[in-house]
Amino acid sequence: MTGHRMETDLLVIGAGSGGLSVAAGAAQMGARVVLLERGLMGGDCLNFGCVPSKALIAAADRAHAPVGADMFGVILPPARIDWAGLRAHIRDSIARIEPMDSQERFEGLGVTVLRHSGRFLSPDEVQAGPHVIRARRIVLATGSKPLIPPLPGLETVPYLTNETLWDLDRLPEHLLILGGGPIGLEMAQAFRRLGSRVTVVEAKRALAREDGEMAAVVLDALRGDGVTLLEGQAVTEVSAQDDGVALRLADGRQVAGSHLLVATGRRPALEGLDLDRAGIETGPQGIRTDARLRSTNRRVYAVGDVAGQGQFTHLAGYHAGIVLRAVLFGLPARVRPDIVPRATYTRPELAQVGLTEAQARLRYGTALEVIREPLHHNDRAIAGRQTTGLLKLMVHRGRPVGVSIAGAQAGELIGLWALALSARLKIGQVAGMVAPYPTLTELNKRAAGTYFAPRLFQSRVVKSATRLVQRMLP
Ligand SMILES: Cc1cc2nc3c(=O)[nH]c(=O)nc-3n(C[C@H](O)[C@H](O)[C@H](O)COP(=O)(O)OP(=O)(O)OC[C@H]3O[C@@H](n4cnc5c(N)ncnc54)[C@H](O)[C@@H]3O)c2cc1C
Ligand SMILES: NC(=O)c1ccc[n+]([C@@H]2O[C@H](COP(=O)([O-])OP(=O)(O)OC[C@H]3O[C@@H](n4cnc5c(N)ncnc54)[C@H](O)[C@@H]3O)[C@@H](O)[C@H]2O)c1
Repeated sequence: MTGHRMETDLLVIGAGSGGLSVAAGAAQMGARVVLLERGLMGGDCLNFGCVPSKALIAAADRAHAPVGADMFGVILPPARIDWAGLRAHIRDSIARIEPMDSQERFEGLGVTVLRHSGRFLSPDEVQAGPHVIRARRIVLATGSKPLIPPLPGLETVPYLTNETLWDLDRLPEHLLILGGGPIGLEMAQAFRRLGSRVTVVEAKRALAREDGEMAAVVLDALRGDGVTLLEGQAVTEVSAQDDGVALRLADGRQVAGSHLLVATGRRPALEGLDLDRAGIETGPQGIRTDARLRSTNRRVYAVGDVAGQGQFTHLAGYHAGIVLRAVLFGLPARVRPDIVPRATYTRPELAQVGLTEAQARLRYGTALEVIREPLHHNDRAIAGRQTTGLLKLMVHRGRPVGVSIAGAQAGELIGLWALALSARLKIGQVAGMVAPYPTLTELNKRAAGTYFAPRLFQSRVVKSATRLVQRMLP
């Protein structure tokens, strides 16, 4: 397409999880949409994030299958890794999802897709390559990038990030990982299970955002797998070593490995946007927005990682729905952060929606009730020898205000509670659900039932009422 001035209803900058959802929704509802993407269609999740990481974890599950198989009376030979085959599996997983995010599909939906970087010229005009686009509304969906800490020597060694990890030409002998957040720990366990030695160096506390008791379940499992986890360890220097990398720690120790993965958090992708020309303010987390995701320029919205409220594909999708209501119909929808779940796909998994126990105690004090349901009471978990972990349910006045789950399939189990919180269901409605037997989801029902147990079984009123009715029945 030759360069020219364009007018559109909606301009979306960034074709990742957030931008694609906005563009698809708006185009299908009849708006004129222009979508800019300077890199790969599908953004981080498809190409460098969720999809390759979950494909790698799935391969690691296979590699780990022989461990403990004897407890089922099955003896399996130790796994051998065909690295080229594993990489092909990762590429294939991406390739099978790619068509949904492709330029062709979006053009088929009526979206004008331009493979250029966007840069503001004025509050409602954006330059994209040779094009100048004036839009009634603009959505920033530019995502985030790896945050590289300013460690002495780091720039002198060949380190990996989530953008380069998938190009490794061999399984690392000893993978050093900087950062014990979701990226660091998911990758730590997966590479360990594939056969690498793995050392994680975390400056503070691993999985610090999570309930400490729940995080401990996961961290114990990682240590059990043989991951070396060094917490509260600042790195003072990074240096190259024959055939690898060495980290000097604040206590003087040195840890050496064959490869280094930097997973120390994210920064919003704002470079080159010239936001000041459009009156769009930013903070350390990203674009400053109100609860409707509107920036300080009322025509411009932000969704996904760049909005600075968390970094999840489903959050970007949720944001997209809110912004679509605003830009297409002028409806004032607001973000409800309390209904957005998160899950970390270690084995066991760790999932959360709403408040953690500490947050709920702070908000509700003695009016809070906390129900704890260990997985070892669940028949399906027992039969599958997956009894490690627990569910914690935080209840205020008969309604769930937060749920934490550490255990097998926690990411699946949290779905019910995400619905309960978003629909403001009462615990009684979850307790009234009939769950198929034997399933892990019975854990959800049982937790809700446990909330009622003392009210039903230890209540003198209930006992008296039962006796009275029994006397009156024929
Ligand atoms: C290793 C890893 C694993 C993850 N696993 C999960 C997971 O299991 N579950 C989960 O929910 N989330 C996961 N995430 C997070 C998830 O990938 C992000 O939250 C999600 O991709 C955010 O979507 P987005 O649309 O905001 O940004 P992105 O997907 O990053 O898309 C932004 C797009 O904007 C483009 N862009 C940037 N600037 C410009 C510009 N000026 N002009 C034009 N285009 C531009 C970029 O090229 C990019 O394609 C993971 C992330 C990583 C790194
Ligand atoms: N399953 C999922 O949904 C999933 C998976 C992976 C990533 N993500 C998203 O991506 C985001 C980024 O993940 P992340 O793990 O990179 O970031 P993070 O911010 O969650 O964790 C980074 C960790 O690195 C530590 N750190 C920072 N500087 C350090 C240093 N110099 N030395 C040692 N440790 C240091 C921090 O203390 C922190 O614990 C997550 O917050 C999450 O939202 C989601």
